[in-house]
Amino acid sequence: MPSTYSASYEPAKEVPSVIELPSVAVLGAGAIGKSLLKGLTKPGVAVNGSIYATCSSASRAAELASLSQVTVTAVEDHPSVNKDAVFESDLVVLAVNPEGVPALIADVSTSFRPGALVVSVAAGVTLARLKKMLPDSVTVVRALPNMGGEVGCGVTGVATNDSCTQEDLKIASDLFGTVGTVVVVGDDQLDEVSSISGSGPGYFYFFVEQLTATGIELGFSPGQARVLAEQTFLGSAALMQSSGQKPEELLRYFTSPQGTSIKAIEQLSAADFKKVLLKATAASIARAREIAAETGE
Ligand SMILES: NC(=O)C1=CN([C@@H]2O[C@H](COP(=O)(O)OP(=O)(O)OC[C@H]3O[C@@H](n4cnc5c(N)ncnc54)[C@H](O)[C@@H]3O)[C@@H](O)[C@H]2O)C=CC1
Ligand SMILES: O=C(O)[C@@H]1CCC=N1
Repeated sequence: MPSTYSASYEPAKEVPSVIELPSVAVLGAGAIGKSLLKGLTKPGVAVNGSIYATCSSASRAAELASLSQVTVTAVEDHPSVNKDAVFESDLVVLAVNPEGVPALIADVSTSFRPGALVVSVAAGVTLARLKKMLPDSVTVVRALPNMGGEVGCGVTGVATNDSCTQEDLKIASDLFGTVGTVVVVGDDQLDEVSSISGSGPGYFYFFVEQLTATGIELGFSPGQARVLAEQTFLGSAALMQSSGQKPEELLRYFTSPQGTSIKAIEQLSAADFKKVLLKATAASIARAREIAAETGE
């Protein structure tokens, strides 16, 4: 990756008023695809041309029909819709599940506009593999977003390869900048990004669920335990954001040496919580490597 690329990219600060993007096709409007469509149709985002979205079923297309400015079509209704959308677009987002990527690219490969930018969000499908499957006339970027994008608070790792220009990186960064913050990483780091921020929302919900279950064991009703746990996590995240302080600073500030919290934190530390997280992320990374093998790395 050229050394001139910044380590992180924050379009919200660098582009004060309008993020401009070219005509776009989101192939596979599931959870991630829909969050990107919400970003693309926000005020302050100008797409110079059409926004196409495709999905498998007519029922999913009906669910997305209320997205203004977006033409959503199901493969079930129009089998050629992926090809048609690609033909009309300068930016193509591959947002189907990893195992569907090879067949999708095979289906649309003759329809790309020369110079089109293809962005894949598929976990585990490597840039090298994508490049091999795609025609030489297009450029490919790989990204690993997360579900925070649904509420405009996502974080996405973006990686390019040698054939990408600064302009390609800017377009990809602006695309994910519509739904949150972007971190530019090496193309060998995306499985690790996936294990931290891609899967991170799952870890968070797991912690909330576990603290709720603990509250129930301590004698609270399920409703009470849920409010106590959920509101605690929401309040703590909001405080970290509004104060701008680091988690370790907040931890020190709110954990008095003679108090109760420190006793609980000592137990978490003694259980080697970091080791647990290392094992969890290692398992996520291993699965991404398996997906790479399954999709023909
Ligand atoms: N969900 C997450 O938190 C993250 C997901 N990803 C990646 O994003 C991709 C999508 O994930 P999700 O949105 O969670 O999955 P999803 O299952 O919600 O969405 C995939 C969508 O693609 C549609 N689809 C399948 N084949 C199609 C075809 N040939 N043409 C058009 N549409 C087709 C499906 O009907 C479905 O609606 C995956 O590759 C995943 O690895 C990456 C980072 C985070
Ligand atoms: O669970 C998954 O496979 C996707 C990719 C990263 C987060 N969610």
